[in-house]
Amino acid sequence: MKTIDELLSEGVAGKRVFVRADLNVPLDGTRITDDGRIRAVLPTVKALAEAGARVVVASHLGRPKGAPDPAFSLAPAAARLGELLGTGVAFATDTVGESARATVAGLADGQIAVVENLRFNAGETSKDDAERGAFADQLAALADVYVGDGFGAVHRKHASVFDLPARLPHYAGYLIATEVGVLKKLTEDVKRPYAVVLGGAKVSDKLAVIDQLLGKADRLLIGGGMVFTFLKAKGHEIGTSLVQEDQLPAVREYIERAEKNGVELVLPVDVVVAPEFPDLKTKAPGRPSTVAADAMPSGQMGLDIGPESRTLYASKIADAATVFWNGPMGVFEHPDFAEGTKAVAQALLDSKAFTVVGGGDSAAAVRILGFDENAFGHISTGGGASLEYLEGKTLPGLAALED
Ligand SMILES: Nc1ncnc2c1ncn2[C@@H]1O[C@H](COP(=O)(O)OP(=O)(O)O)[C@@H](O)[C@H]1O
Ligand SMILES: O=C(OP(=O)(O)O)[C@H](O)COP(=O)(O)O
Repeated sequence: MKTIDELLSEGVAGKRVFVRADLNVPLDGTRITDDGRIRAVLPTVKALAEAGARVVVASHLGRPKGAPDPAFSLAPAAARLGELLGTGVAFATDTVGESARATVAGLADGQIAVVENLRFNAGETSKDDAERGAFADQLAALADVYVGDGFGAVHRKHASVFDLPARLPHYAGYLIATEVGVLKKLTEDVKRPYAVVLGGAKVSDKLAVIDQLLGKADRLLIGGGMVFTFLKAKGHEIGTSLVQEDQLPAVREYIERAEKNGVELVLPVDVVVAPEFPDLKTKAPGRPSTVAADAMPSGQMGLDIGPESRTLYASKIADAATVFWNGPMGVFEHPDFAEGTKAVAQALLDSKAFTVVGGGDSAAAVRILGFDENAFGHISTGGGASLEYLEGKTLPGLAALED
């Protein structure tokens, strides 16, 4: 894999460099609640601009449905990038259309533009190679060189991640190089006991990862929205909680295999429930109550792990030598459901383990809840990406950067 340093030594002055970043930041309306992913790409963008490149930054944000949707505009992220760089950043109101072409054509050496959300175009995420390829051709027309630095999206076989680098000379940016460096060590020489803590809301993606983790981790602690598919698989009531019905048979098999392989599969013993999903905007009282995990009332939704579970999880983290954590333990954005996530973050800090926290929301949670991000071993910008890397999978966005 060629790195950006090689590109810089070859010279980039006057070249249009396409930087595929992951600026998928959490938003409250148009307010960015955590800008960690924007800060993470600054070294790459700065180095290119200082070397005289005409920098075109592109990213997805959220999961719009292949067409423009103002709620998912990258404009706030572009503005924040400009603030952090202390320079003007141009913004194109489309991704490959007239606005993008004119904005890129207007760049002088050393200037930076951000184009609108890649996922406003159906070709970006299409499963059809030709459709993705056609969109990649349009992206390629905007640039001379490709720099991959959106680590959080390297597990996606998307046009800007996988197809575009095949069309341009390609290099890995500083963020990808750093992320891969740390995670590689975890796959090659992991100190045991190795505990993996899994939570969050992208349940279908993450349940699939457990298949491989059962052969790698010594302990698997389950929290967040994942919990309820496990509880249901064990025959318990889960009320209106998140559930992945189609994966119930797979989860039953995981439970059996964990026992057979001697992997400790830790599930909550109590959960915090509420009548409905909380209002994250007003933060109106969430009406939480704590119930035993095997006695959830039918009309209620599970939104956090309970106090006994927090103590249990902390004890399983305390004597681990390596801990990888992806996915908040509950709906941490609301104070009534943040305690489980806080407890796990604190347990990581209290343990002597090498700790890696991965994922846009997990990293944001750590910072928003007031923890010192430098106190963790590594904070990865990618959740699904780091999990799939640790699984040993070939990630499309990394494979595409190979020579
Ligand atoms: N029990 C739950 N029910 C619904 N959503 C949940 C639950 N627990 C956590 N979440 C949500 O999961 C989201 C983060 O999930 P995810 O995107 O998978 O994490 P990451 O970005 O760290 O990989 C948060 O917005 C949080 O509110
Ligand atoms: O937020 C992301 O992943 P993560 O939640 O696994 O950290 C990335 O930006 C990828 O987004 P996606 O899961 O919508 O493809």
